[in-house]
Amino acid sequence: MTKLSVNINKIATLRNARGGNVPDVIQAAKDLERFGAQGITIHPRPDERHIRYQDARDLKPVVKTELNIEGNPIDKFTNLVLEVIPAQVTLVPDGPDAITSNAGWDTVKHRDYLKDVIATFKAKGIRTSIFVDPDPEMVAGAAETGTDRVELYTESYAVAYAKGDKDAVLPFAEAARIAHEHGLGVNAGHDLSLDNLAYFKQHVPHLLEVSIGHALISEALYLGLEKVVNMYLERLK
Ligand SMILES: CC(=O)[C@@H](O)[C@H](O)COP(=O)(O)O
Ligand SMILES: NCC(=O)COP(=O)(O)O
Repeated sequence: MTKLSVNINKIATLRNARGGNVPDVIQAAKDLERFGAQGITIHPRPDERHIRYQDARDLKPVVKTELNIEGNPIDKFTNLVLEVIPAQVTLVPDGPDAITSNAGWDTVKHRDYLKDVIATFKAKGIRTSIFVDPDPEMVAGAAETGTDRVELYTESYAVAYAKGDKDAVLPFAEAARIAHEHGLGVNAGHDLSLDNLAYFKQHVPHLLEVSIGHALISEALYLGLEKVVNMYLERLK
């Protein structure tokens, strides 16, 4: 079974636009679980432009499925994760000024660093995952760090699929097989959507979890607009 973990960063982006608490990120997490989400993902960044560090603290007692915290393990992030103790931490090598995650780890170059970070989190009982491109060397390198899982960085698949290049899924299928052979669990995420998810799931084996935010929240807006406009019109009668 592949679990759906909903990334709620974009709900926080909307909240932060007005400085108040609408939409309520914590209530949204509770409701997403009620609607069937099997996990809640957040990716706090140092500038806290969407999810804030305090959101992570507030979500911990509320999330009843699995809380997954993603980010670059700078000291501030590592301390937060060790305080909150989520079910899973996903290490992503994004720079402080990155608009969004834009690369997987070089698990060969950063093997010793990742080993230390992974050991720190695992000592606290937190499941670990490393964000990697679908590159056999990077997946094999991840296995050397002691991580429990890898998260395959799916942007290249999403971009190619939108242009009709379905073969773009093949490196992901191979990377998942290699990860499984090395005893690693397989997660995936970034730009997965209603359009491209089913094909990915059909062709990539051993997929334990997908984390989806940007497209899911955008689709929810579009799919909800008609209903809400009509509710407003009702009130104006
Ligand atoms: C690792 C990854 O791909 C996601 O965590 C993504 O970066 C979400 O963050 P944004 O919502 O800021 O793009
Ligand atoms: N790990 C990927 C994630 O949490 C969501 O990425 P996206 O769907 O917002 O691109």
